[in-house]
Amino acid sequence: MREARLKTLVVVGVGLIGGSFALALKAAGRVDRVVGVGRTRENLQHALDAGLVDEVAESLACAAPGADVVLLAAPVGQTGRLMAQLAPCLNGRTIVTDAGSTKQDVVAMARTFLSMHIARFVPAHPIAGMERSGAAAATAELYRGRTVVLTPLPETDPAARDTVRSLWEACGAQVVEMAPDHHDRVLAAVSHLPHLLAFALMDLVGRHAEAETFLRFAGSGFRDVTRIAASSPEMWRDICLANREALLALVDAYCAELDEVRDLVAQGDGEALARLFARARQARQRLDQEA
Ligand SMILES: NC(=O)c1ccc[n+]([C@@H]2O[C@H](COP(=O)([O-])OP(=O)(O)OC[C@H]3O[C@@H](n4cnc5c(N)ncnc54)[C@H](O)[C@@H]3O)[C@@H](O)[C@H]2O)c1
Ligand SMILES: O=C(O)C(=O)C[C@]1(C(=O)O)C=C[C@@H](O)C=C1
Repeated sequence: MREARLKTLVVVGVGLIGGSFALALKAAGRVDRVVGVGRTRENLQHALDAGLVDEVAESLACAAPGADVVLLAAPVGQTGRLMAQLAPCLNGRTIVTDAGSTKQDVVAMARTFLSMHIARFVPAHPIAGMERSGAAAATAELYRGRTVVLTPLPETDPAARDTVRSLWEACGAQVVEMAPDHHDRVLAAVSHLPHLLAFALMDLVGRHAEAETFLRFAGSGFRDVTRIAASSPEMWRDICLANREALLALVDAYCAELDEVRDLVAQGDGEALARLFARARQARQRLDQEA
């Protein structure tokens, strides 16, 4: 496959994900010029100062006509609005892609707002990130060794798909393909549910009458399970609502599991509790082996 090289990349939402994509492609020598489009002047100024972008455009309408590739990297709740702005500005050769954490909603928006351009829309999701957000958090190394999922559509132009694949590979990622509904079911279990649980646990402890004392004594265990509760509330609101069907099924399953564990503790059934913990530990060890 030919290595993709871009004259102009437009990044819409120059935060952790969009900024890191721009930095990684610049470091790999795959892009000549990056144009940023954003919501706040302060973040865009930071992106300029840090060299994530070479220019800032006032609007998508100003930036899009010269783009080889447009990356949508704003929270998924913005996708429809951004695609509607983008659609009239696209020429026949621009590839549009995204980095959203959910895929069925993004694909549905693309079918609605980019219908004339659907063959050159390549849905994507890097399984890489952290709890920090904004341009200041971006790094060229974020995607190295990580997985990026593409969820191409039956109509997707193979050349557009290969270009997007080649760009993520240049960032150091391994690219796999999945169907959008499969992607959303899998990510609900290993990303969306854990974030919801971390936010809920942190809220529970943070609102407790003895919160100050609790937090004073929080050790690394508590820090490990709540690190992701420091993530962007806007981004996670959008993800939870976009993938609510798969997420709610897992929340129900988790509540049932918690009830089971609760009963074992209440009954003082140490043997069954140890069996459950051992099964969980084995599954966790498998995760490390697969990494
Ligand atoms: N953070 C992660 O771990 C992670 C991982 C993979 C994918 N994602 C996805 O990537 C996307 C971006 O996440 P992020 O972590 O970079 O968030 P971020 O908050 O760091 O960056 C998002 C940027 O988008 C801008 N923005 C918001 N609305 C906009 C609009 N209407 N027009 C232009 N800019 C707008 C914000 O000002 C912000 O600078 C989200 O869709 C998220 O679901 C995030
Ligand atoms: O490491 C983190 O902080 C992340 O939350 C990254 C993480 C995840 O693994 O759940 C978050 C959202 C994504 O869409 C992909 C990656």
